[in-house]
Formats: sequence, C-alpha cells, structure tokens
Amino acid sequence: MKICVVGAGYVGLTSASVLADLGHTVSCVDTNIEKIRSLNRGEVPIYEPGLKEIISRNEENLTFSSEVIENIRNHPVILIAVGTPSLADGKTNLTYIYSVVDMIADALTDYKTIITKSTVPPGTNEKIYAKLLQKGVAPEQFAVVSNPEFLREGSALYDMLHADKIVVGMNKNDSKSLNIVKSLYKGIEAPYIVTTLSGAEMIKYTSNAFLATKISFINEIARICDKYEVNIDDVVRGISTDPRISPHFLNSGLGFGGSCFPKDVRSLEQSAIEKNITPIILQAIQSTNHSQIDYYIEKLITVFESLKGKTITVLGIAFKPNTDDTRESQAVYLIKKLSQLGCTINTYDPKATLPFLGESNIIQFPTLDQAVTDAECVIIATEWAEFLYLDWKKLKQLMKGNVILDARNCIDPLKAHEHGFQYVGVARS
Ligand SMILES: NC(=O)C1=CN([C@@H]2O[C@H](COP(=O)(O)OP(=O)(O)OC[C@H]3O[C@@H](n4cnc5c(N)ncnc54)[C@H](O)[C@@H]3O)[C@@H](O)[C@H]2O)C=CC1
Ligand SMILES: O=C(O)[C@H]1O[C@H](OP(=O)(O)OP(=O)(O)OC[C@H]2O[C@@H](n3ccc(=O)[nH]c3=O)[C@H](O)[C@@H]2O)[C@H](O)[C@@H](O)[C@@H]1O
Repeated sequence: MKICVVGAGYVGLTSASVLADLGHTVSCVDTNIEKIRSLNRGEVPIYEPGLKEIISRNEENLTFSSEVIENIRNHPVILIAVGTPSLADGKTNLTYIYSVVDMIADALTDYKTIITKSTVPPGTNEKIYAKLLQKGVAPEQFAVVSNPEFLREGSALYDMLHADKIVVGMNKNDSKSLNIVKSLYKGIEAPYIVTTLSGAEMIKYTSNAFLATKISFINEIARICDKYEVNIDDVVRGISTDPRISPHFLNSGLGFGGSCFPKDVRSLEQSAIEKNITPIILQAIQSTNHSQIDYYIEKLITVFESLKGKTITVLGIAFKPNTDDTRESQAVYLIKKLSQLGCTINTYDPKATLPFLGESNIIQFPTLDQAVTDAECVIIATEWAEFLYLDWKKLKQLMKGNVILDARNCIDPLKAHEHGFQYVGVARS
C-alpha cells in the first residue's frame, strides 16, 4: 500500500516507520524543512528507543519529504499525525489539522482515504468531512476515518506493534475504509473497535482522561497516607490484586505531564463545557496535578525552613523516563518554582534539554556527578534508570548536604538512610 504520513513528530515518525516495516511504501512529510533535512541525513530528530534502527532498516520503502501537497497527491492513503496543542483557553488548536485538510483539498485528483491519527476533539472528523465537501470535493472521492493512537513515548514502537486495540471511526455509509485500515495494519494482532467518527474521538479522550484520573487519585490518596504515616506502596500493593483496579498507573509522585495528558484533559473539559456540562472530575484531576508540585515543595520546607539561597539539584527534566520530551514536564515546572523561591538549581537529564527559562540560577550539567556536586539537596523528578541505582558513597562525597527528595517514589528509603541520607518522600517514610 502507498501511504503518506503527514507530520514527522513522535506519532508520525513511529507510524511511518512501523508501516514501512510492515511492508508498505511510506512517504513521511513535514512542513518543517529542517526536520526533513536531518531525517534525510540519517539523523532522527527525537529520542525514541529503537526509532533510528527501524528507520534505517526501512530506507528502501520509507522516504522523507517537505513537498507535502505533491506527496498527498501521489498517495491514496493519507495518515494525519500533526500536532493538536492547547490554545490558551484549553481548547484544541486545530490549525495544523485544517491546514492539512486544505492541502488535501488542493491535491485531490483521485480517491483518498484520509485517516486522522492526531488526537482531535469530538466532532472534528465530521468537520473535516464537511470542510472537504465545502471545498468542492465530491463525496465519492474520499473517506474520512478516525484512527486514534494509544502509544506511549519511550515505548512507542512496542506499543504500536503490540496494540491492545485498533480503534476505527467511520461514517455509516463508508463500506471501503475498514478493509483499507485492516490492510494497513496487517501483521499487528489486535482487536478492532469499530464505531462512529465521534465515537473514536471520544474513546481516545476517555482513555487519556481515565489514566490521568488514576494518577491524580493515587496522588490524593498518597497525601492522605502521608498525614497518617501510612506507606503508599503498601496501599497500592493492597488494592492492585483486585482485577477491577489493576496495578497499572498507580505510581504516585510529582504528577503527570507530557504532550498529551494535560492538553487532552483540558480539551475534554472544554468539549464538556461547550455542551453545558460541568466536568467536575476533569477539573479536579487538573487541580490535584497542579498542586502536587507545591505539596513536594512544602515537604522540603519542613526540612530547610527557607529554600532561599539553597543549592538544589533536580535529576530529570523530561516529563518521564526514556524520552527527550519536556512538553508540560512537571520537572520543568518544579525547577521554575524552585527558582522563584530563590534557589540555585543544577540539573541533569540523560536525554532531555532544559527549555530556555531565562534564569541565570538554573544550569544544566552534562553528567550526574557534575550536577550533584555541592548540592544541599537532590530531587529525583524523573525516574530514569540511571537514578534508581545511585552510587550512594560517591553521592555523599560530592554533595554538600544529605537531603534526597524522591518525587517519583523510585528509590529505597532504607538504602538512603543506611548511607546517611535524609530521605524525604510523600507517604514513604
Ligand atoms: N506524542 C505522543 O506520545 C502521542 C501523541 N498523540 C497525538 O498525535 C498528534 C501528534 O503528536 P506528536 O507526534 O507528539 O506531535 P509533534 O509535535 O511531535 O509532531 C507534529 C509534527 O507535525 C508537523 N506539522 C504541522 N503542521 C503540518 C502540516 N501542515 N503539514 C505537515 N506537517 C505538519 C510539525 O512540523 C511536527 O513535526 C497529536 O494530536 C497528539 O495528541 C497521540 C498518541 C501519542
Ligand atoms: O495520547 C498520548 O499522547 C499518550 O499519552 C500517554 O502516554 P505518554 O504521555 O507518552 O506517557 P505515560 O507513560 O502515559 O505518562 C504520562 C505522565 O503520567 C505520569 N505517570 C504515569 C503513570 C503513573 O502511574 N504515574 C504517573 O505519574 C508520567 O510520569 C508522565 O508524566 C498514554 O499513556 C498513551 O496511551 C497515549 O497514547
């Protein structure tokens, strides 16, 4: 099959390389010329485990181009994977989606199956369909399909190849698209969930909002446990044997970040408000998440009284391990907050680069050892594997103080105590 993947980001590059690996001929296009140039030089502009390897082993049937319209014209299947970031009011910015739709309308000369992989609010794919008709495209010349993506950054390739489901939203009168989507993913064993266009859109938002709910819920429980001196690990162990609860997504800590949970929860909240529904739970999820950072800072204040002038090392900048993505990273928000409180912040991340914050008291170091030197306190903000097995003796020698704030519940408090550290955590004494 000949497929044009529009957007060479985390989802576009993963989809394009997996589809090429499944044997299709794929052209991945992006309006960002620099990105395409670097891909054509054999460089992968993002860090995603295994992506470089899968791209290089498919170089015969995977090409990269910034000629978006031309490639749309030459491919019968178009997979849209452009960004859908938040607007200031929390609604979704659909500019990139609609600019692709305009390009499709301009390029369309023969039948196209247009598959929206980007996460878009309920009703958007119907609007895409209507927009194409409005632009004079005949209804028998195209189909619009909603096929949301559920991969996680850091394990994107595995997640796509081992999907737990493939969701396909279609118009009622569309008799062709399901078979096309099935041929596209031939080789991936997963149940198909077939629904309407808006049904598929809602499945995606419900999934992300539900997972975000689990995180905020367990974070709230951890705060209660903290006050009653109950260990959160025991509580999670105790509830997760119940298959109705499951052990997944119950790691309490600094809260959720990334390019999707925060924006998708906000977007769903706005979709609800637009229809006069007050989404109390969605609002509470966000409020708990925002205040997680303050809760952890309060824990530090109980140790130091004032944070002004303290040298603090924050380990981890990315929103989670195994990615270089810092979009809405709680670690970055924590760094900003500590800076506002007058701290000097040294930081380190194995892959991510600190976004420019314009503060001279924040320095990113190239190694963990350099970052922790002379620190009065070390905070683990992202649970990279490198931080799970710290060399305690060396750390003690390098640091000026002995306080460790474990904001991801990822180190053993006993080990830290044994080596003379003061372990600070939430519900993990
Ligand atoms: N990042 C993730 O883990 C997941 C993301 N999603 C959804 O997938 C979509 C894409 O997300 P990411 O890959 O993270 O975004 P990204 O920001 O990494 O990449 C988007 C790419 O689209 C390109 N683009 C924008 N307008 C374009 C146009 N008119 N023509 C061609 N290229 C254009 C941009 O230059 C950029 O390279 C979003 O809707 C997101 O919510 C869904 C599941 C997982
Ligand atoms: O729509 C999306 O973009 C994707 O969003 C998430 O994937 P991702 O953002 O890559 O990362 P997750 O592993 O879900 O983690 C999100 C955030 O939640 C936090 N988290 C996760 C799990 C947990 O138990 N506790 C917790 O605080 C992580 O630290 C991270 O900041 C979903 O897991 C994917 O299914 C979805 O496709």
